[in-house]
Amino acid sequence: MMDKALTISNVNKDRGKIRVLSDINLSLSPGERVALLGHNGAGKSTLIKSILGLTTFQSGEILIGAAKPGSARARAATTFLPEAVSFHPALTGREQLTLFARLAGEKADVAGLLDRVGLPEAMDRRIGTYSKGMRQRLGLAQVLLGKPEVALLDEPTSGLDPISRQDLYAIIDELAAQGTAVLIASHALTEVEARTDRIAILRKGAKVADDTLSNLADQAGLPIKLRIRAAENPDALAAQTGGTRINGASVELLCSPATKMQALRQVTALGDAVVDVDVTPPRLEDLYRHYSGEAVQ
Ligand SMILES: Nc1ncnc2c1ncn2[C@@H]1O[C@H](COP(=O)(O)OP(=O)(O)OP(=O)(O)O)[C@@H](O)[C@H]1O
Repeated sequence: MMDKALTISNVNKDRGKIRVLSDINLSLSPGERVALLGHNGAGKSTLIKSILGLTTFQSGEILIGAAKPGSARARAATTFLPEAVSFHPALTGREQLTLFARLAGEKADVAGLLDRVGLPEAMDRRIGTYSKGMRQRLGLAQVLLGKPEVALLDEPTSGLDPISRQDLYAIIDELAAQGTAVLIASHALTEVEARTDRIAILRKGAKVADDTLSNLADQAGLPIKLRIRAAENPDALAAQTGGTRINGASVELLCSPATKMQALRQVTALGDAVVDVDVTPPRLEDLYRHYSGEAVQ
């Protein structure tokens, strides 16, 4: 058995005179959930298309297990959910999924899958009558057909309501638990922060980060924020602690992981002058700003 479900090695791709993927290395183990982040135009979709064999690249290698992109073996092992899924509007959800299952040579429990993605009542309605979120759910049912080794999801939660987003990540967790490697291209930082194992960031076609959230935070050396609420006088508290008053009641102090406990002791020593304290480690949004080197769009 291959130990990597997906291996991308030194991939370069040019579009005309522009290098849109530059020496990309990225690998996913079975069951790993990896977020692929980057500004508009950073190269996320191009990388996904390269993995799918829908576009060629100048140099480097991509392997799905041991198979080349676009080969019958790679196509059987890979599933893809595009950002804007489109289906035949005249078919019902059940008919469309049955058709996909036949094409894939799968004996699938179509009704069970549609139930799983929250379309039990709509499965016998024409897809033309579905909302965007319902079409996205149907796309997910397609992703769940068979047992893909690699799932590529491009902005999977766009157009979904908050509960549907939770459902989607629960399904992604199930896919990962059955051994599927899941690559999720997304701009939804808060979601992927909580629901992926590793974060890869592209910037202008180059990979600028690829690690767990906590390792990226350590490497970036970004400060931890202590937000303390004053009992009465936030200005006095700011002067005493060297912090910055951020609203009518609270003061913010910055510290490093190494000085966090010392800072907390300093706050505790202030006694009744402080009524509350929140400790906030760097969030993915802060790390994203740091690694992508530009303001978040
Ligand atoms: N069909 C195309 N022809 C020419 N250039 C293209 C084409 N598709 C993408 N590009 C260029 O390739 C670069 C990478 O685009 P890509 O769509 O991969 O970015 P992305 O990270 O997926 O962006 P977004 O977040 O907006 O979806 C951009 O400079 C884009 O203009």
